[in-house]
Amino acid sequence: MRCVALVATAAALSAPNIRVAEVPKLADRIDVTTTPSPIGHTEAIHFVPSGDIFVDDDALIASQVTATRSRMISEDATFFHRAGPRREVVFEQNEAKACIVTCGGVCPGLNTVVRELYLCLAKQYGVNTVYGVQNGYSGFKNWQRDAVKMDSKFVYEIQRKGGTVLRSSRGGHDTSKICDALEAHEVNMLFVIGGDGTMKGACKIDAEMQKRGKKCVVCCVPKTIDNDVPLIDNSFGFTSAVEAAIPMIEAANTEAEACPNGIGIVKLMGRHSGFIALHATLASGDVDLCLVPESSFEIEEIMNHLEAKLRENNHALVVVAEGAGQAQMGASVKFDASGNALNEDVGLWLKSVITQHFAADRYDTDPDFAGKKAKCFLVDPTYAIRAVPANAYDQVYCSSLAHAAVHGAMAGYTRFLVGNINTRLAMLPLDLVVNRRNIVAIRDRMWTRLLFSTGQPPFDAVVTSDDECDAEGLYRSETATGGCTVSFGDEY
Ligand SMILES: Nc1ncnc2c1ncn2[C@@H]1O[C@H](COP(=O)(O)OP(=O)(O)OP(=O)(O)O)[C@@H](O)[C@H]1O
Ligand SMILES: O=P(O)(O)OC[C@H]1O[C@](O)(CO)[C@@H](O)[C@@H]1O
Ligand SMILES: [Mg+2]
Repeated sequence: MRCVALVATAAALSAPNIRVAEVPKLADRIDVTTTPSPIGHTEAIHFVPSGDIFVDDDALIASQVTATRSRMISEDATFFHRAGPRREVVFEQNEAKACIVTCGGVCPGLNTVVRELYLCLAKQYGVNTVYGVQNGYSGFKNWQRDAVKMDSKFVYEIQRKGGTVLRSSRGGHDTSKICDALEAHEVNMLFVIGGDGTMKGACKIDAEMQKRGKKCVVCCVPKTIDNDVPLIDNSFGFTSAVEAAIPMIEAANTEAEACPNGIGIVKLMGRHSGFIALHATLASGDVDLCLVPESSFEIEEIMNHLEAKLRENNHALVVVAEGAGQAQMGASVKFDASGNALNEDVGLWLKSVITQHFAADRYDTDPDFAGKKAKCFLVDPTYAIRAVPANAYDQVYCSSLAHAAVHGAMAGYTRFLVGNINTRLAMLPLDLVVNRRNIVAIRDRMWTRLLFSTGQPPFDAVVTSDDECDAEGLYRSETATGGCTVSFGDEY
């Protein structure tokens, strides 16, 4: 199994049973010489650290932090490389040439990551050449037009803006052309900021640069408001998107409250995973029904629940993730330029079935409904929740992620992504994450709290934590959710 091949038993380490998710290093592929890190030693460096800020190569973070007296952490855990500056780096100051690209849909914090990558490269390591390639992977096809040499002015105050100053795109990945451009401009550090598709593309670039025998590292800062990147605590932009969803929920609730038997419906992004809907529902506390792609549901049960809420409160509030209800709608599968499945509009569909249901004759004679027809108010903010600037939490997280990526790149790590594992910054092998997706666990304690909050019936899970589990006990194998593997995080 893929996971087993990647997670080497660390025989060289003193504890015989620990599994380390090894991140490849350039030194494993080609001859590289190391040099002391310039941090704290170079005139170009503004920052002079006090004490030892360096992290040893054998510093690890455990995937598990819970244990019992009879079963200790190392028996269940996979260990990840701890991110941070290394004492030795593999790029001389004048040799290093970096390139940054943003791909896929936008996400709060993209500009912060771009800015912090630049600042760490230029100010901490004295890297003089940092290119920004505009328009996603497609930009590599037209370097003269799309590549910009970044400087302090370019990144000035960009963290305050939503979107990406480098612009982004879907589709258009051509590994060979991208590598030709990197080679032609002597780029030896590529930083890609993007989601699952972007990371698959990054793996191909890394493989091609290795095949060409090039000294080039490929590092990813994973991006998605959907929070479906497996293993890491959360992806940047997620909490900002949840926060932006709250006023939308309040608006729908206000409309619903202001008329007899009003039903507010809020459709939130979440192509395959319902984390935004789940967290926004819990954060709001006003929601009566939350539907996510991971949960099945029966229309009849939904209507019974909404009817009870209307009788009780005169209004009801629904939050639905865009990927929910696709099976019930009989949606046909279409794809975008990057091969992502496009969802049918579950918001419009729900509005129509709920309106139809409460238009039935029997409600005309019902004392709770007579003369007070139910009315639906659909709020579909679409891009409004992801086009916002990063919130305070994401600003800080983005900064940490960007610096972790640069430190790893300077030390010669490649084919990796950065993320928090149990609140500590880690480097993870890309191969452990691509083709996997994190999903909402419908039977965990968090979902249980949602059930108490909304009072909705406990529908079955589409994919459950009892489904196939691989030898590591950590990941699920192929599922019906778009051919991707899913992983269930620790309950919290
Ligand atoms: N299997 C793949 N191999 C190589 N490149 C890919 C692959 N899948 C997607 N890409 C490329 O990655 C880029 C981004 O992909 P995509 O549009 O799916 O966004 P993403 O990174 O998955 O983010 P989002 O979460 O917004 O979907 C596109 O340029 C696309 O061509
Ligand atoms: O309209 P676009 O740009 O394809 O993006 C839509 C998708 O982006 C996502 O937020 C993922 O980033 C999905 O939830 C959503 O389906
Ligand atoms: Mg994608």
